[in-house]
Amino acid sequence: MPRRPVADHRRAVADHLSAVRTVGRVRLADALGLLLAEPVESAVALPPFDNSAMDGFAVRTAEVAPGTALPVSARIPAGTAAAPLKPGTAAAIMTGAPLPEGADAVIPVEESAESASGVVFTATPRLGAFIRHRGSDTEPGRRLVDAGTRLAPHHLGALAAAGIGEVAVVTGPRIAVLSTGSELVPAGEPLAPGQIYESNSTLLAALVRANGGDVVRVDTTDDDGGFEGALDTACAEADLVLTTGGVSAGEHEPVRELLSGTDSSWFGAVAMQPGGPQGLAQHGGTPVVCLPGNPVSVLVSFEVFLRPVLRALVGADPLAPMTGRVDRPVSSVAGKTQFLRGLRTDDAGTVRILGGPSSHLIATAGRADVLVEVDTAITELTPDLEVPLWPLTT
Ligand SMILES: Nc1nc2c(c(=O)[nH]1)N[C@H]1C(S)=C(S)[C@@H](COP(=O)(O)OP(=O)(O)OC[C@H]3O[C@@H](n4cnc5c(N)ncnc54)[C@H](O)[C@@H]3O)O[C@H]1N2
Ligand code: MOO
Repeated sequence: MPRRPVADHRRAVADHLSAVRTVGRVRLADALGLLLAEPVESAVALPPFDNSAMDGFAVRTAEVAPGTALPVSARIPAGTAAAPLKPGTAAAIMTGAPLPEGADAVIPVEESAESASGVVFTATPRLGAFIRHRGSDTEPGRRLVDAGTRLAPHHLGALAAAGIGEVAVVTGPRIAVLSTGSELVPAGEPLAPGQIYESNSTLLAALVRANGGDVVRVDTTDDDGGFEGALDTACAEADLVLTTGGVSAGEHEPVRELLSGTDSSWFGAVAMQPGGPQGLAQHGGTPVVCLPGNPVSVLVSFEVFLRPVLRALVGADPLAPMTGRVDRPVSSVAGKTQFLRGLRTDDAGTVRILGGPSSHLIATAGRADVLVEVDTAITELTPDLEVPLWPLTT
């Protein structure tokens, strides 16, 4: 089978992930900084009732004459229901308290003098003075915040005021990371002959988190059993499962053995290095992306195929494109897009290549700050050629 071009596999991965769930409901108090997935309309009028803007007296303006006392027939604190205003009286009212029916203005306490015989006002109020009308802030059905808004404190304030307790936000898809390999040992244990420290799941989980994904499960299984059970669990818990290892041509390839040949799966070679062997499958209705086991292959595969899709799914901006030039000639393989690891040595984009092309060189990759993309047609990359750089960044 011919090798699949990198661009074709990028599209295939994007298609494979297109149905991955990225909307969830969170409590409003937890929504700060998140992207609103659906517009929110108010279910209520704000204010919900006519109320006083001042501590003072609710009156009928026609009944107010400066110097003449009106009896005080009621005292209305905020948080109570008000009875209608008795004709020929005033009602003491606090800020935010409901305006009694019949009142058409509020006179601030500073413009009054209250005694046992009633309240005398120093001025005649304007009709409607200091009344905050029902619906003057928002009406039922009016849009409060648009979908796509990155929720800031003032948005949360507006939503809380309208009694919204929960919102639909763009959430990182739940992603499970599953590494395979009988040689793998967790950090902290001594290495027996033939064993190496497991690093892919740490690398991949960090890449997922750095790009807005929610890592819900990290697991490692050996090559000779356990993978299917672990995959079942991962697929039940996650919206997307990423596996590493077990996809090439050896005698212990649990990922390929279980998933290739299943409905809509694709396993094959992409024309790139590192990251040649790749697989895409569905298991229990959950998409699975199968990356090769070599750690630098995992890094490159994520950067090239998954980072752009994941960022788009969670509404994050794509990384800004960069270019640069190598500081000395370096050879590349014809027919494969090569991703070398490099370190920028100046602001002009000059890059020193670190280590060789091999995909086991993860310690060397840890000192790099870019991947250097070398096109399939280039066999000798020289400093005069400007090439794409892929930043290795959070
Ligand atoms: N006959 C062939 N052999 C290989 C081919 C091929 O086409 N024909 N492809 C090579 C390439 S390229 C790659 S990449 C690897 C991919 O193989 P697998 O995906 O099956 O990965 P493994 O064999 O399980 O592991 C490869 C390598 O990576 C190390 N590894 C695996 N998992 C981890 C981990 N979680 N943490 C750290 N290191 C890990 C593993 O020890 C191996 O050294 O196949 C080539 N072979
Ligand atoms: O293509 Mo493999 O992923 O080089 O090491």
